[in-house]
Order: sequence, then C-alpha cells, then structure tokens
Amino acid sequence: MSRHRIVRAMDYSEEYDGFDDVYGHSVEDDNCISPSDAAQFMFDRTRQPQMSAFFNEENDIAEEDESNPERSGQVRHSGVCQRHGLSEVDEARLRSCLEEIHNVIGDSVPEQILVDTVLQNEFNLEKVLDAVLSNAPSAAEKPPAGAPKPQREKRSRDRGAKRATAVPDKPRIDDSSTSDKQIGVVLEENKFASTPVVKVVPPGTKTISITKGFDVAPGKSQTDCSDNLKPDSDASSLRSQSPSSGRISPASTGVDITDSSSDSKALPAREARTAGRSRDKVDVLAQYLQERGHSKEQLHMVVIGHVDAGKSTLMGHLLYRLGQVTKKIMHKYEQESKKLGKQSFVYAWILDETGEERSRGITMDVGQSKFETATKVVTLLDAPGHKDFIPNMIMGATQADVALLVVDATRGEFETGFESGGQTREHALLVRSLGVCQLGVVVNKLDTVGWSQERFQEVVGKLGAFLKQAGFRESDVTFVPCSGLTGENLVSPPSEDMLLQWYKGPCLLDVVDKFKSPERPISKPFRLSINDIFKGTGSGFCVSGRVETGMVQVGDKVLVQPQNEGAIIKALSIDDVAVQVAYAGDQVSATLSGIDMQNVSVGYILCDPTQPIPVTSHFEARIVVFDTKLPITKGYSVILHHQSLLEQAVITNLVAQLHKSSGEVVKRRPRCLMRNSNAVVELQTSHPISIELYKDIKELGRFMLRVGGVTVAAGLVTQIF
Ligand SMILES: Nc1nc2c(ncn2[C@@H]2O[C@H](COP(=O)(O)OP(=O)(O)OP(=O)(O)O)[C@@H](O)[C@H]2O)c(=O)[nH]1
Repeated sequence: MSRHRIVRAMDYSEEYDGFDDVYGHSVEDDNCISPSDAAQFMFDRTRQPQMSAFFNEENDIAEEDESNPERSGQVRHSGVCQRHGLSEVDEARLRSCLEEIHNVIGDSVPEQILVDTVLQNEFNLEKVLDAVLSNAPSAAEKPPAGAPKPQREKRSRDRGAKRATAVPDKPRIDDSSTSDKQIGVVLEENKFASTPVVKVVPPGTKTISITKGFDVAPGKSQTDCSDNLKPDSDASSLRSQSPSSGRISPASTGVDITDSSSDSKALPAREARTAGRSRDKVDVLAQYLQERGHSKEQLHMVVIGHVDAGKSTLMGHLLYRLGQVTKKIMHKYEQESKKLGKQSFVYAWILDETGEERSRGITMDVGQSKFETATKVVTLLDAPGHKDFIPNMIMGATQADVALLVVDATRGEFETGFESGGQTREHALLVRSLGVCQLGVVVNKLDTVGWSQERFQEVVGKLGAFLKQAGFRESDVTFVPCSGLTGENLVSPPSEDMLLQWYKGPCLLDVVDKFKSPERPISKPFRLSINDIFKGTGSGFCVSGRVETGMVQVGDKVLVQPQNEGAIIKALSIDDVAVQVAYAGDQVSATLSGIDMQNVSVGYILCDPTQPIPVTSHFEARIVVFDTKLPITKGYSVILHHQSLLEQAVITNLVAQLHKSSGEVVKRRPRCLMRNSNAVVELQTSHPISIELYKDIKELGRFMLRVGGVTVAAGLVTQIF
C-alpha cells in the first residue's frame, strides 16, 4: 500500500466503515482473566482507609477561640501593651500601627523599638515610619538583648560593598573620621573622572537643590530648562552613597576593536586609550567653531499633535512655499492624489512618502526634511499623530531640540484631541519629558472657523494652562494662527483680511527662526544612538542616527554598546554629503567596518571606547507618573523607550514617593504610585542596555515607560547598579 494516500479523493464512508462499532463502546476482551486477577487492577473505594484513621482520636484539635489573644496572634504585642499600661483603645491603635509598619518594613526592626517609637510619636504612622527608617541602621546594628535579629541587611550597604570590590578606584572621602550614621554622603559630580569624589557633609546640611516636578523654576538658563525631572533631589541622594556610575572601564570591558581590514584582530586596550588621548589634544570646540562658526545654526524640530491636526499638510505647504519642492513635483502629486480621491492631502504627500501613508491618509513613520530660516538650518521631523505610532513619535522626539505642536481649531476637533485619550496632551507631555522646552503652538485650520479671534483665544486659554502645568515656561511657548491648507501666515504675514483685523504677530517661519539653538555638548565623550541600519553602496554597512554628544571622525575606532563590539568608522555623511567629521547635534550616516551587521541593532549606541557608555540591566530613576488608570506597584511590567530602543522592563522597587513641587521625600517605600505622582524607583530590564546617568549626559539619561500602548511615566536615570 502506498504510504501517501490521496486524501482529497478518499471516500470517508468507506474509510470509517466499522469504526462506529469500536469507538464509544467498551470492548469485550477475548482473553480470559480470573476475577481475583482483575481485582488487583480494579479500584475499590471500600478498600480505602477512612480519613478519620489518620487522626488520633485522643488528640483532637481544639477549635480556635477567637476571643483568646494567644490563639489569634495578638499575643505578639499584648505583653508590651500591659507593660505600658495602655487603655484598650490605645492598645488597638498600637496594634494597627504596628501592623502597618510591619507591612512596610517587614521584621527588620525589633518589636520593642517599634513600640517605643509608636508611643513616642503618639500613634502617628508617618512620623513613626520616618523615625524608624531614619534610625533603622543603628537599630539593626545594636539590637537590644533578646530582640529578634533583623532579617536582612540594608540593601544599599550590600551594593556599596559589592561596588567597592568591583570598582578599582576607591572613592575619596574628605572626612574619614565621620561615621556613616552621622553624615549625608553626596556624590559630587565629577564627570568622566576616573576617581569619583564623595563629599561628606554634616547632618542637616542642605546639599540638594529643591526643584519643582514639571514646573520650571523661573530664572533658569535656556539650556537648563530641560530638567523638568531633576534627579538631584533628597530622594536621589537616598542611593547616591556609592560613587560608581556603573561605567565600565575600557580594560574591564575587554574591548574588541577590529582592524579596518576586517581581520578579527582585537585592538589592545592600551592602543584604544592612546587613540582617546590623541583626541583629547584636539581642541574640539575650537575645531567646531572653525568649521561651523560661520554657518547658520542647526536646529532639529519635531512636529507633533493629534491625528489629522494637519501637521503634514502644514509642513508640506511650508516646504513648498520655501521652494524646497518644485512646481513640477507638486503638479505630479496633485494629479496622483486626485486619482486616489485624496486631493486634500496633496501637501501632506511631500512628507508622507510611502504608498500606505498616502492611501490611508495618515503619517506612520517620522517624515524628515530640511529648510532654512534667516538664521537657522532646520531639520524637520514630522511625527505621526495616530496613537498606534507613538513609539515612532517618541523616536522622532528624542532627536529634537524644539517642537511644533499643531492643534486643529475646528469646533469639536480641538476638544477631541485635547481631552484625555487624545494625543495633544500626551505628545506635549512626552516632548517635555524628553527635554524639549521650547514650543511653538500652531492653531491650525483657522479657515474652518472663519478666522475667529474668539476661537483662537479659547484654544490659547485652554492649552496655555495645560502647557504651564506640563512644565513649559510661558516665555518659551508661542501661539501662532495658521491654515496649512490655504498657506495663511506660514512664511509671510497674513493676507486674509479677517485674520489681519486682529493678528499682528509673527508668521510660522519667524516663530521657528526665533527658537534658541540649544548648546551642543561637543566636548563630552562621543555617543551616537542608532536609529536605522542599512546596507550601503560600498563595503561594510551603514548606521544612521544623531550624534548626541562629542564628535566623530572618519577612521575613528568606536565601541558598539551594549554589544561590546568594536568597529571602525569608514565614512560619514550628513544629508547624503560626505563629511570627515560630525559633531553633537548632527544627524549622520556612518559606514562601519570590522563588525558584523548582525551584531548591530536599532537602539544601540556607538561610543568612544576610552569612555564607553555604561551597560546595565538594573538602575534607579526618578519618574513622573502620567495620568494612568492603574497605580504602579512593585513588579509592574513596562516597555522602556530609550532613544530608539524598546526594551521589556520591570519596576522592581518603589524606593520613595516625592513631593511633586519640592522633590522632597514624602514617603519611603510606598506600596503603589498613583497618577501624577513623582517617585524614585528601581528598574530591571530583560537585557542589558546602554544608558547614562542624567547628570552626565541628559540626552541619554532620559526614558519613557509605556504599557499597552499608553505612556505611563517618564524618567531620568539617577543611579546605575
Ligand atoms: N480646512 C483645512 N483643512 C486642513 C488644514 N490642514 C490640513 N487639513 C486637512 O486635514 C486632513 C489631515 O491632514 P494631515 O496633514 O494629513 O494631518 P496630520 O496631522 O499630518 O495627520 P497624521 O500625521 O496622520 O496625524 C487633510 O484632509 C487635510 O487636507 C487646514 O488648514 N484647513
């Protein structure tokens, strides 16, 4: 018989003929078996011993007497209560207080100390917790005779000890005679120095600048105003006792930099360091000024806003008016969009280049283009507005210096985008959390409301109040009325009479020109975050991304983190023009050799091998919780967005809840974090990631946390373990 039967041609009635007699019926066995043999294999309930046989009748377990404190677990505190001669009410208060404290700190502090502290603080739980936690180490060190031993050591101590062995350069402590207990130890910012300095300050000394959550303190410099989430708070010093930033020394990383000829010969650490030193000699800033000093300032601008607010149309029309798109191409787009019945999207097609984007009429990926104002060269990043593409929007926003928030002035449309669930608020919060502090707000589609001043003012009033809350300074936000479709007030003063009657302000191009260019951190170590990988024309392959800090030259040896692989920069290009050097702020394509393309991923960081970016899967951060439905608890799973990287992570510890305005610790080890709260938490990622301390490199010390397509928090890295 053939093994392969033609199943399609099979006659099932024949195939299953007779099967009915077998399946579903018990089969009479032809073989004989004696009843005694059969009994051995048959289960007989009557032969099973009764459960009662397992109990000794004489030792009956007495029913628990609820009123008996000994049995109901109340015995723990009763002796203590009697000793203090407490009334029944106070006794109950004491018990509930102790219960709460045990929930928070476990059994790490002896009972006697807890009772005394509760009585001293008159049953005030907050005060008691404060007192207990601040005295915990001493209490744990010297337990009274007979008191239960603390179950675990303070974690910070463990870490400190571990790190002391891991980090070769020991911290320098100014005053070694002062004991740990009496002092607040503060890590002094000593960027990229091999020996971090730990400063000892007397108790009570205010060493931390108190900052406001998302509110921006007046008088801060333009470059400082990105610190909506300041890591320097009381809470950040909770864990800042260890000097290490987790930075991996070149020697310890075993940096494996291959030669440009692609033979897999590893570059010795000494050679890598020499390369770094020769770079030190170059006055990077002077070189930058010499090369770029005479050219226009560079600015990266992301365009954000609710879906269909008119972002692509607005920017496409602006590019067309500025002559970036020829009439011929515009005519082609007009014809093609007409054919698809999408004529109203004709300007959007300039930035929405893919077939799917055009046919669906929505932006899906970040569209990129360039234009010039009187004083600036602007790299335009057109972000998608649809909530499904927020990860792409975040990727665009991480590259931006400033943002343009577009809102639809049409009645009902502005409200839809602005209410919770709309992307106007979410996008504004996201860019603010990612460090953007200058914002132009385009009140778009004013043609649909007859150029109404009243409507414009209504939008300004509602949005202005929200943006202030979100941490934007009033002076950094400019509202401009426009129509992307008609082109009104884009590159020249309005011509529309109804708008001219009440608007005398700048046009959109002037608003963009007035943005202040951010400082370029050129003298910091080189970091480039990869947001695309592609096969170039020659040998090797290309990665593109933004140089976040420092500079890079053709021929440089770089380290790809967290992969810990070396590579050589074979070529660099900016806007498809080959260059020899790229500086912080540049969006570049780099051709790499000496590394397998398989070992490089979007979200990886190219860095200076002599000062590599830290790699970790466990770090502490200060976060701002957004308007989430569910509170954040220990063990909460999130997707971490860091630059272009998406990584599964878990919030492993809620270290402290902070006051929203002052940044002071409100509660240590909170059980959960509610919406709009600030906190210090610990995070554990599924795989090691490259991340910086916010105080070292702001651009790489920020991240977002998202769950189920919703952004739940933004954070700044305060400590790397
Ligand atoms: N009346 C009027 N319609 C406009 C204006 N600007 C854009 N539109 C229309 O609004 C629709 C959406 O425009 P887009 O530019 O695709 O909107 P978008 O914000 O880029 O959309 P996403 O990127 O997908 O979020 C199109 O039909 C446009 O023609 C305007 O100023 N006035």
